[in-house]
Amino acid sequence: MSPSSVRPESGTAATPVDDALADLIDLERYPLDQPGSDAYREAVARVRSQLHDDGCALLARFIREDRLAALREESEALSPQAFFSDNSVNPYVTPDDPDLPEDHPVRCFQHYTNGFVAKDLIPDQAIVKRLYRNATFQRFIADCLEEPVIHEFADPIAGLVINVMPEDTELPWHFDTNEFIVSLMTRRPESGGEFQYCPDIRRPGDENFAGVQRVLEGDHDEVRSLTLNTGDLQLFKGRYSMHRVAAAKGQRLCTLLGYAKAPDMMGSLEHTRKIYGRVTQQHIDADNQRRHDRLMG
Ligand SMILES: O=C(O)CCC(=O)C(=O)O
Ligand SMILES: [Fe+2]
Repeated sequence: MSPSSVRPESGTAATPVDDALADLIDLERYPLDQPGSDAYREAVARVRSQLHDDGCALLARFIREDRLAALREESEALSPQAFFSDNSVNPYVTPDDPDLPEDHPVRCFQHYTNGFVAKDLIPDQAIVKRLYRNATFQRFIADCLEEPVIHEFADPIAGLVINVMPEDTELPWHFDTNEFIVSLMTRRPESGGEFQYCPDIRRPGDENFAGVQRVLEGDHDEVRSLTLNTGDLQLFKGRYSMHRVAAAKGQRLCTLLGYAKAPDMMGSLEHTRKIYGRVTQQHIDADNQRRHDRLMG
């Protein structure tokens, strides 16, 4: 992907970046404030090419070094509000289907024990919420994803959550409901906790159950691994690339910033109940809406 393919709207004059963003992001490395510049186009092109090749892009040292302690402490302070699951899920977070053979991926239920701090529990003034809602940040992410625009979730619980993984918790192989996710490591564990993923193991209209089954059975030939440091940002196509978090020493806190192509994104009833322990009337109302990509979950 050549830098010149960044959409022309981004190539207009530089827009002023609010102080909060300049104070937080390493703008030398990632010039979000200079959308017309070569440096901006190059930063976007690097992310795009990683996403094309790998379904995953790493923006190392995205957060300024002098803000890392505040970022980590904020997540640590919010982490006791996580809802912890001790449950079983298949990779699609769907119910069992007894009509399928026992070794089918839909019937592969794995233990998970991580927790999430939900969006409505993260204060408006929190660093991660200000970043999530920032228009300049959103435009940069949209450019990286080659989307004309991205939207915050309509979901009152999901969309911006902190994944809380005390030592010895598990987040097993799964696909995400949303097509892509932006992750910000807010506390790197002492060791381990790598992000493991299978790039584009399924596609719209093609579940590739055989390939998924091979990975679930322990064949890691197609599995890649990424270690994030505190303050690193990651863009990831989680609806197509099955992924999990490896066991860690020490607490791992990763903030997940979910955006959607449409403004009405809501998590499913089943998923929301399992992961966050509660649903709202908005979730019940949205339950009739179905996706059309012929993929589960
Ligand atoms: O914490 C992470 O790096 C990823 C978490 C994840 O995959 C999820 O919550 O769906
Ligand atoms: Fe995920």
